[in-house]
Amino acid sequence: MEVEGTDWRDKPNDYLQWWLDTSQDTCPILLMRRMLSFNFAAIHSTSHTFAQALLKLAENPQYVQVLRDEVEAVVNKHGWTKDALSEMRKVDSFFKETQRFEGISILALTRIAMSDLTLADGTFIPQGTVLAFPVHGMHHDDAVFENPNAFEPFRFAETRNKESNGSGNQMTSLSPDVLSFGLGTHACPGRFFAATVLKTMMAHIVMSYDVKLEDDTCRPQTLRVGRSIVPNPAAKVMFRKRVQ
Ligand code: HEM
Repeated sequence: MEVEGTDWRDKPNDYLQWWLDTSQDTCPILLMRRMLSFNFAAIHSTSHTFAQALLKLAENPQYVQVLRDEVEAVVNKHGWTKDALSEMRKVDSFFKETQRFEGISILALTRIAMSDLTLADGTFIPQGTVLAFPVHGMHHDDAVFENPNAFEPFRFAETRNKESNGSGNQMTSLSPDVLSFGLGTHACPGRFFAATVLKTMMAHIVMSYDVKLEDDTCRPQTLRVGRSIVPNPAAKVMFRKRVQ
């Protein structure tokens, strides 16, 4: 940038370049820390969510054709476009339900009380207290979800079909009931990108392959590592090129 100024041919359009363009402080150590924390937020979250959804699909191969029918219909209408992805309500719901059923963490919305706080019910929270929401438990609360311990991949699509604008229950919508992407000011800013990547990958897979668990085995149990929920790395999914 010292040589080329603010614009040049083949200038990268990426996160590092945004920082270089907008930040006063271009110290390499600071930039490296920002890149690493951003990578940490973006990569395992997306890959774990995809692995969980793929395992759910392999465990329930009867849903492959349902998803394929939807993808085929919207891609015939819109091509492989953003509009097509927006209309993939079942694919979207499949991920939202995967996140509800087996998210990436048992806790979320970790916050520190910046000052003493008394809640409406009288609970006193001293300054400096670390707080978090037990999202996994909340996502399995039968006061909020019907049949919460069943994986019902199209439950959010069905709810959306009953809504007037159909947007309240899409994967990227935030609500106190589904906290997979957090809530409030610090809710995940990468969720739209993540949803686009995840839905595109799933759409490609169902259009190209049949999937099932290895030799009809049971899926190895999901792991708990501290507060994290981790897809079991021993799980294997078999792919067979789709017969047209
Ligand atoms: C399925 C994938 C993802 C999941 C489940 C996820 C989940 C979350 C959650 C739960 C939070 C905390 C929200 C809160 O405390 O209220 C968060 C924050 C964040 N996520 Fe994501 N995330 C995903 C993908 C991504 C991607 C792809 C990016 C970047 C491209 C990203 C960037 C961030 C950043 C920068 C924050 C911090 C926001 C802040 O503190 O203001 N995430 N994410």
